Amino acid sequence: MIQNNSVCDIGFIGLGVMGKNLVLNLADNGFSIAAFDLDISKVEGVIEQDKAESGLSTARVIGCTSYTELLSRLKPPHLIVLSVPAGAPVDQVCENLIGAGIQPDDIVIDTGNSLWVDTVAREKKYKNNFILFSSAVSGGEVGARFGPALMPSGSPYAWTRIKPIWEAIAAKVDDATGKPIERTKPGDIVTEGEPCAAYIGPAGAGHYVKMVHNGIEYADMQIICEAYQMLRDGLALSSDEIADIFALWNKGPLESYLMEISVEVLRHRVGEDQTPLVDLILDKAGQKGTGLWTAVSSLELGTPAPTIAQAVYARSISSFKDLRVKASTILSGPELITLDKNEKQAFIAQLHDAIYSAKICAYAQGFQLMKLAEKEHDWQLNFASIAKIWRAGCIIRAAFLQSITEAFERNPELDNLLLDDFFAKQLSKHQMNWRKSVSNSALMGIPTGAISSALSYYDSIRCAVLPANLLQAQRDFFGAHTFERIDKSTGKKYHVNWSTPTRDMVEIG
Ligand SMILES: NC(=O)C1=CN([C@@H]2O[C@H](COP(=O)(O)OP(=O)(O)OC[C@H]3O[C@@H](n4cnc5c(N)ncnc54)[C@H](OP(=O)(O)O)[C@@H]3O)[C@@H](O)[C@H]2O)C=CC1
Ligand SMILES: O=C(CO)[C@H](O)[C@H](O)COP(=O)(O)O
Repeated sequence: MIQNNSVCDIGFIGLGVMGKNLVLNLADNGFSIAAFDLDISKVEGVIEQDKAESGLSTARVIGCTSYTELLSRLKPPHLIVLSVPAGAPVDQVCENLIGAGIQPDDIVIDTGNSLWVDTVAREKKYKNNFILFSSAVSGGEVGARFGPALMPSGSPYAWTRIKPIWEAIAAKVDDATGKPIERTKPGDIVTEGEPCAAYIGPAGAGHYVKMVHNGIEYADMQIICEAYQMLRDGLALSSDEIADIFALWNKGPLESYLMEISVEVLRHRVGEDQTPLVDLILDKAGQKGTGLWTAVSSLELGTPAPTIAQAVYARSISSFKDLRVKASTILSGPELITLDKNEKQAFIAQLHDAIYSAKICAYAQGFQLMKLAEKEHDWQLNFASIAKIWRAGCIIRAAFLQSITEAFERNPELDNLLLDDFFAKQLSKHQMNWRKSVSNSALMGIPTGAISSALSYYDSIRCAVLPANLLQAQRDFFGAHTFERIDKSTGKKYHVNWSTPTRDMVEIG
């Protein structure tokens, strides 16, 4: 129990959705906290909640009203955790800590969704003032409270100090089965199992991996939303009927946190007439940027992540509500198709296989992107370990991540998840239903950008000869961009003098 003049283990800045819950999680695990927020009512709120949950008369959290007070409440060298919005707020807090006298051997952990290049720059910028360490967090407010997935990166020295704390508060899994060890009550702690917290690499690597996690999260959510629209608009099912189908799917290979919460959302009713809430929510999606950053990074590195990019586009197109409403009165679609009972059952079974297959492709894209980034930035990422820490705590947690863990344990150098024997067989088994489901959506005029793009991705990856031969010839025709030939040595470049009548070919260089 903390007395008012005691020193604390950890300083915590930013007591919003994530911060408040991380503080309570740290307190449950025996760490004393000095907490600060710009809004004093948030500091008072966390102290009250802590007292109420712990049943102790004195809070395990001390409230601070300034950065100077926060530093004075900590054991040196100070350990300070930030949970503030990405971008300028992180630098504002860092500058305020410098003003308050932070020391070069103090450690500041940024747990927000910072852009990974900002983290790399900040580690350098503040190196004479303090050690900037980053640890992306996933799990939303419940994860933060009862066990998030943590993606730490930066100074190995700082990690030795942070590791026991992170391993205590992280979600835990049974390593053999990959099943989460549930913790849902304040005061409960889990000491057994494998913690979902593993050192990722140098500064920036952890935030990069979290960014890709969020890109996959966007794709996974969009795939589920497309299935919802197929069932709502294609089969005219109610929210409860769709919830029943999702609940059934959640017992098989599609078992995941996102599927589970979708069932809960679809069943939730409000108001006197008990309308399903989902029917009252405006269909305009928000986004804070991490999915977009993932898509941009895939374009910059030249590695395809079309399902992730489609998920970002789907959010963008949803935001054009007025345009869509107008277009719906101008642009025609196909006639309504009515299915009989058996056809409906087949439609649902095909959709199940389509979303499972699309999901595999989205994860394959995300992991391949991380592999390319690893090479580009000279990191040493452990993909089995990344899959392991995503098995619990985080938003994309799913039974399926155990299979991904096993794939990378079988072959740590796997170029693409689709080439793993287990996943190749899964796709081979489900592909015909996937194809039928994509054609159902096209014939019914229901947009399934993520599910369809994943099928194109699959077909492109397994296509030994793509039409890029014609594309290369087009480029050479208008811009003398040259091409290679399959009947000549690799690396030799050729150009045709397209504008001359003889169209003679020359070897370049
Ligand atoms: N919500 C989620 O599900 C997840 C969020 N994240 C990331 O975690 C971080 C925190 O998110 P979340 O808790 O949702 O955000 P909130 O907006 O709920 O909380 C942010 C907190 O930071 C404080 N803050 C804002 N600007 C400053 C500043 N310049 N100086 C000091 N404090 C400041 C806010 O103070 P004030 O009281 O004045 O508003 C607020 O208490 C973000 O980077 C987010 O992207 C990561 C994983 C999941
Ligand atoms: O990091 C997260 C979960 O992992 C956050 O919830 C994030 O805000 C989600 O992104 P967006 O707001 O763009 O949907």
